[in-house]
Amino acid sequence: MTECKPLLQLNGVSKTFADNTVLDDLDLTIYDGEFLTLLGPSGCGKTTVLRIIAGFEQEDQGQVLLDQQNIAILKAEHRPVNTVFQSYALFPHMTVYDNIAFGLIMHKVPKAEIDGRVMEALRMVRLEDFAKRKPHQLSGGQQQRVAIARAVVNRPRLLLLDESLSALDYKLRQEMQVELKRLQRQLNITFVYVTHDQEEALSMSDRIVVMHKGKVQQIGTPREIYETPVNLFVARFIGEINQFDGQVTRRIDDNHVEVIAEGAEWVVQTDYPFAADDKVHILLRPEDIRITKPESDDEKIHMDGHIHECNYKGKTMDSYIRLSTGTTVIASEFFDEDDPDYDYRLGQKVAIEWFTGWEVVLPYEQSI
Ligand SMILES: Nc1ncnc2c1ncn2[C@@H]1O[C@H](COP(=O)(O)OP(=O)(O)OP(=O)(O)O)[C@@H](O)[C@H]1O
Repeated sequence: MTECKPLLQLNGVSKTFADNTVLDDLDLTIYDGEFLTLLGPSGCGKTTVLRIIAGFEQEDQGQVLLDQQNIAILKAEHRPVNTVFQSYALFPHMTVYDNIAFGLIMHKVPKAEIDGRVMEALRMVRLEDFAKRKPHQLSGGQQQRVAIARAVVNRPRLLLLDESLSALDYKLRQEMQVELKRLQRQLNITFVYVTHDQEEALSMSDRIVVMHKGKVQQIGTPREIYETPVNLFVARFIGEINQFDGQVTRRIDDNHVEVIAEGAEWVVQTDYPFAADDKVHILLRPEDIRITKPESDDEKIHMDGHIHECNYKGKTMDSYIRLSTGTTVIASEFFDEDDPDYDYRLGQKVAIEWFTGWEVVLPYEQSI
């Protein structure tokens, strides 16, 4: 992301279909040149946001501003926005070249300019040698690149991509994630990408907007979203997480509180102004937990249990530890076959530990 100038703003946007409130007073600023991802479970309203930005759907309340100007009256075809759909929607009877040229012809771009722009778009998506092919003669990934070329050739200010990689197989999807990010940087066009795949969001985005039930839950960089989720929904939606419920016994200083959880006293780090008796959730990522021998170590929080299940994941070994309190904890460690300690046996007595400060402490939520 090169600069932080707002390109598009949604201010208090709401949308209801029949009696189903799909977007609820949504605020969102999209900055010029950024790769922004809307992430959330199916039905949370991601596509509706895209459709309102593109002008295919009208908001019931709120405003959509482009360069600070309300664009409610601008029809879809007059907005500087292009959309790449999951289905690609290429014209099957036209060549790749003609598919890409189509938008330019529709926009009455001078003939002399069209060839140069189509070839430039083809080069960008590395399909120069495929100009004469029809869509059915291309792989899924190549068709996806044609769809992107067809969108970027119009030089939109904003490119909307709706689950554009979800039809591809895992390997191709990973390759295309790298390609898309490269293209976005090269073109310096603002991308708004919709997905329900958290890995995809983490690897491609400058910022992620986590949505749930028509509301924004958190906006932040992938690292912020992963390491400091603001609520249980975000914490659970992005990756795996261990959750302990506890109660504050006293505040130690501005950044630390003492908590009773799992029948033990813990000192946890938090900036949140918790007071004595507040109920809290303490969250830890599996990779922040270490499995050790059942001996205590003063620097770290330490709990005893036994290995309940082990899942070999190639790069990591994911172990499920049943604590003596009955709670199950998942720990993910890099697999090192030369290290004899990795050969945990089911039922083996172990302890888990982590450093104070690695945990996220959130206010207790009644129902989630
Ligand atoms: N034109 C419509 N008429 C009625 N309901 C609609 C319409 N468009 C969307 N919805 C409903 O709005 C809700 C949100 O849909 P939307 O497509 O925005 O979600 P999404 O987060 O993109 O989901 P997915 O990941 O499954 O595509 C869903 O319950 C959907 O059924």
